[in-house]
Amino acid sequence: MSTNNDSKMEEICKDMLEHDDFNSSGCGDMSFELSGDNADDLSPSPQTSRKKFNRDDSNFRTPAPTKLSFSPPYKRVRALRLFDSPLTPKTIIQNSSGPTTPLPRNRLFGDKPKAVACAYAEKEKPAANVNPFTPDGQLLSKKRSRSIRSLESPKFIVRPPKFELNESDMSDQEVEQPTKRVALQESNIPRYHREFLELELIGKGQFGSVFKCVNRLDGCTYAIKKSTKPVAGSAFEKTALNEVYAHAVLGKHQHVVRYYSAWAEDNHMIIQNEYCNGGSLADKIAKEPLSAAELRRMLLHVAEGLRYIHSEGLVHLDIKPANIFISIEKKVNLNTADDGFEELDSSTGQMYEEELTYKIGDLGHVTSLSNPQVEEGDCRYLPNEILQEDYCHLTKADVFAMGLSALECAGSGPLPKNGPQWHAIRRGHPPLLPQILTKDLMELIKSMIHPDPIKRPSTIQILQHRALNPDCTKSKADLTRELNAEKLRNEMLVKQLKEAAMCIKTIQNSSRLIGKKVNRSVSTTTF
Ligand SMILES: Nc1ncnc2c1ncn2[C@@H]1O[C@H](COP(=O)(O)OP(=O)(O)OP(=O)(O)O)[C@@H](O)[C@H]1O
Ligand SMILES: [Mg+2]
Repeated sequence: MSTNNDSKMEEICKDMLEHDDFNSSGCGDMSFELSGDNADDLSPSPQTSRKKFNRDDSNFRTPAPTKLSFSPPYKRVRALRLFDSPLTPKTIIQNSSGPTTPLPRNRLFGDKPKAVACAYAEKEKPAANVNPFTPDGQLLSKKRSRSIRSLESPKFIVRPPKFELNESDMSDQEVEQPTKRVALQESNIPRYHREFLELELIGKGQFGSVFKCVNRLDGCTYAIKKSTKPVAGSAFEKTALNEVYAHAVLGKHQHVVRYYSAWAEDNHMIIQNEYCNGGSLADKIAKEPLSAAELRRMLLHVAEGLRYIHSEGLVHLDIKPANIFISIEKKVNLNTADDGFEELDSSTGQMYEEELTYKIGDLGHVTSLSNPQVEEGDCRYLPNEILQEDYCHLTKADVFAMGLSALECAGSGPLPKNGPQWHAIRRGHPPLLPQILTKDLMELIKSMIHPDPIKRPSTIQILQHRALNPDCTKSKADLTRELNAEKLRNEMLVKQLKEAAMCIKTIQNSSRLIGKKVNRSVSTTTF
């Protein structure tokens, strides 16, 4: 069966090579990396995951044999992306009929057609990666994995031994990172000690160590994450780059840790991020659980951050208190009513309030919804469906992890990594809490860890939930109290404004009196 199909494939490929359109397509035609006008004709296949395709087989549309012989074949070949993969019709035939001479490859230019690579080299323009999380990158990754899958589909029987892929021609990296153009090893830059003054180690994770550093030039503090192991050229290179790609795309939201730059140094990956001065949520709850009010704030902020990530077509897949960071800002409190939350700043003598902002960090597991490459996050926060490799509702996996994080923040204690308790939680039985949360809040959190992902709320539904909108549930007395406080604050500001105006007037009058004795021209401006 395989031999039959192999010879069929040879025939098709020979037919393609002999065809005028194909042979005469110049190098210009070969630079089609991002153009995919014809790709959809052939193999629109379901979303992929690196582990398993958990999709209905009926969704797999492989080309019908009759379609294989339509003319001209160039269009079809282009749709297969055979030009930019090592499996061109030519190499397939060469591989099948004897020893081959591998095409010269240049890592910096990745898998660009040779002519295009030469054009780049002539202009001395180094190649750049295509971020797989940008719209263009998502399209490219999706189409590349489609064409690779279509090559692997039984219709084409591109299988060993006859069409065996040469390891150097078709590495895992190329299959999984079609957007990668620059090898980390070739972009090592010694920046860390030149540009930053290392202050202290602020955290350590599986991937790397995070240092608090001051930039020598701008004087600002940053969190710099260095991979523990050298990643360039290793299996971890993809993970390291993934985090950089995700940060670069998601780095502009108030509830996602901001990204500044990334580089490779000593073959280690280094990422310069916003420094969150309140540390991680895990460190905070290790001291004491969050109050109900603080829990609400945390849920609002993290749901905002997740809503943004999901709206960009991405999922985090490693939400947990250790990956949520806190930024603390001191805000001067003009409200005179002492509710016990303010503190006195001894240097300024002013009352201030601390405002906490929760931010989602550690984007190492981020993947796109359109072409998911799922690397499971921490098993304590993992929903059952991900363990079963069902990736149909990935955004709800983030919601589940957020629900369990909320329970941990409310004082549930450490969550189980496995065993009967692990399963009980995934059957919808949350762990016991030392504090009583309002019915609404508990209902919301329970819905977030519902065993059925479809029944879990979306981030928008979470944000609109009455438990997180205390304004809707405030009593008339609460609202009157708040109104009076605002009135008082307003009166104080009006008084301060009047005093300032008086002060300016007095200064102007006294300078006019002094100026009378001096014989010089005076220009005045009226506002
Ligand atoms: N931007 C930041 N501001 C403040 N602290 C940070 C920041 N980034 C990381 N940290 C600290 O460093 C720890 C490890 O960081 P991070 O989670 O990014 O590393 P990791 O190696 O990817 O972790 P993991 O084991 O989850 O894969 C965090 O839990 C936190 O305490
Ligand atoms: Mg982490």
